[in-house]
Amino acid sequence: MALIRGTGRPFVMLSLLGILVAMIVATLVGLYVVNEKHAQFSAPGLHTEVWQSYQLHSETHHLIETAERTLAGETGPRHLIQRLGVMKSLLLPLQRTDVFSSLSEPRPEVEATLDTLQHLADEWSSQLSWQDTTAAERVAGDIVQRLPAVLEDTHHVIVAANIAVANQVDSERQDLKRTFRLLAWTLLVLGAGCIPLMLKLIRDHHSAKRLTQELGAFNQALEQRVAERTRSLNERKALLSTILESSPSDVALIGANDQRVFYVSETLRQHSPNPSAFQLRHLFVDSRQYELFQQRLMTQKALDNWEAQLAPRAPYWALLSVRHLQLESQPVWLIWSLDISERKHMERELKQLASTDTLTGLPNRRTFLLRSLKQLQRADRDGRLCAALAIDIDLFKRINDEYGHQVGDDILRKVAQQLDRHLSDLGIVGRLGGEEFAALLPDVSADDAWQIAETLRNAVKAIRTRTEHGDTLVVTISVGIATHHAGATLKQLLMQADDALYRAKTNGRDCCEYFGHPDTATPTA
Ligand SMILES: Nc1nc2c(ncn2[C@@H]2O[C@H](COP(=O)(O)OP(=O)(O)OP(=O)(O)O)[C@@H](O)[C@H]2O)c(=O)[nH]1
Repeated sequence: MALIRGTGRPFVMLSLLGILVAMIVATLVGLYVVNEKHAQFSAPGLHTEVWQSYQLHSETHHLIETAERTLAGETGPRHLIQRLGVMKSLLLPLQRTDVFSSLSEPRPEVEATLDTLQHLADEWSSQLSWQDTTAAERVAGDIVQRLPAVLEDTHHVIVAANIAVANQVDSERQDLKRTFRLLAWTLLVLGAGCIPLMLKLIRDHHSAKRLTQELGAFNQALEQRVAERTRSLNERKALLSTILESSPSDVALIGANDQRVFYVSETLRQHSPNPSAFQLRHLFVDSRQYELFQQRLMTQKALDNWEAQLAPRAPYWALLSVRHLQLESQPVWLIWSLDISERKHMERELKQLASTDTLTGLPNRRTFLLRSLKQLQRADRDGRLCAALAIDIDLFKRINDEYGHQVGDDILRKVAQQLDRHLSDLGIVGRLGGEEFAALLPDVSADDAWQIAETLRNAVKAIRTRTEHGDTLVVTISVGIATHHAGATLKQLLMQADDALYRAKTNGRDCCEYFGHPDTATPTA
């Protein structure tokens, strides 16, 4: 609005300037005219025609007197010549002046009188000489005779000069009046022209003032709004900080390229080796894992549930999720980090529980079979030997029946310890269920397997278990041995070992049997 109203302002200012210049010019012209007129009016000889005409009249009279005195012999030609000279000098300006043109109607008698006087003066002057008294008397007589008649006419010259000068002065006064009137009108018109422009300027000034006030009020309102917004933003910022700080997830907002840190949770910062100069790279325990993490972020827009070990000083497992954002026109990573150490621990425990036999601590049936399967595949691939042992505690039911399950459990643990001690380093050993155990031994030949089984059998037999009644129990085991042949399955291998175990049981227990040699059950190494 202010801009629209302000568009006429330069025009108004230019107009005012133009008028001002015109007024100055008009004033200067007026001053010039006044100065010129003043110079004209104060010029020497101005309007002296009246005086000259009086002088002419007076000189004419003097000339007559001088002529009379010459005739009376009181003076000579010298005085006549002087008087005629004076007359001629008075005649000349009166003849040359144009003052008589100012008369309202022509007065030819004036010009005629002046011409007559000029003619007579010239005539008389030509007849006179300084020493010629006779000529002087003759001229004096002529003057006395002819000049008095002209003397009367010089009165007309005086009257005409008076009227003419009065007319001329009046005309000049009128001229000056017209000039001043013109100047006054010019200044008046210019001054009048200024009025609407001044009014417009005053209006504009008032509008500008009002607009300035409105603008001031608007500014104030704006500042108030900005202050409110700032306060609200600060409150939101504080709220956001509280939310972030109390969130179960740690948060970091980091520049994707220059690694500039925009925000980082206090907890996460404290986990960094150098909290005052936080760097994501240093938060990772394994730098290679960080490189991998970064590569994934470069190629993916988002990353979810990335498990990483953080905080080199006190490592813990964290679940990282990342989103790509734009902040200050720069790509940034918004990273959430959730501490999953407890979950990891529980997972490990669950895994342990799921894979281990709780009573003996040995791998359970499922784990044993899984591991054995992999082992057998490796042996098949590499063409290596592999032996399987099926191990069973002899007459275990009787122990349970006679001494109770607790004693039975105790014996199971002790037997398992021996199995672990003698077989774990050689291969895989596990409890298949009840009092049945099995082992898969890679790179073990049939003879070696036999020796191992025998050693184990003796070790178990050496176990002494005291009952609450003070009895000492001795348990024995029977072992079935089978060796792997390329192409055979784990199931087949274990069945073969089981067959051998069955034979050991039927052969009286507390012994080892080898599958495939029913007649020579005990191989001679
Ligand atoms: N204490 C205890 N006994 C178990 C457990 N699992 C199985 N048993 C017992 O183990 C016994 C196995 O008995 P049988 O299969 O008849 O075998 P055995 O008595 O050892 O006889 P042979 O194998 O022929 O020497 C059963 O009485 C089961 O109740 C266990 O975890 N703890």
